[in-house]
Amino acid sequence: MRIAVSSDLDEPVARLLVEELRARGHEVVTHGALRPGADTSWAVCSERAAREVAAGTADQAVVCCWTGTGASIAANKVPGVRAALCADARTADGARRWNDANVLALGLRLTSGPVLKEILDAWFAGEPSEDAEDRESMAHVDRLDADRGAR
Ligand SMILES: O=C(CO)[C@H](O)[C@H](O)COP(=O)(O)O
Repeated sequence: MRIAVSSDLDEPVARLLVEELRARGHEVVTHGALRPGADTSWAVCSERAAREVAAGTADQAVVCCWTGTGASIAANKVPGVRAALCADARTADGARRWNDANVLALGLRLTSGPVLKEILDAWFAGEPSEDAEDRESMAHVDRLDADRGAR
């Protein structure tokens, strides 16, 4: 997949994220502090990565900032983007399964290297659920997007 990655901070875990995505065979497009000379404001670089998903120039995005909150807020302003702030693998699995999340938001402060890998494992293994019990959750996702003209 082609993954847009943004971070306002040039932190070791953000660099590990890029390495890890490449090692998993993804094409990575960087924004913010991960791209020399780019705007490093968390609002700007997160939105730029999210816009790639909305425009279809990236399949998914991972947006990072120190807390993860600003990055997720900025990404979620983009119509068609469903960004989920995940601090653990179970949450990442649920975000894909029940929310059809297309942008993963991470807080650099609390995400260790091992936890990052667990989150990525769950995120990329997860698919929007087809289970009857989960359909209600997916219907809410459709309604959210439809209300914003994104579906
Ligand atoms: O977590 C964040 C936003 O949610 C930022 O990474 C944190 O606030 C640092 O930003 P700045 O360097 O602009 O002060």
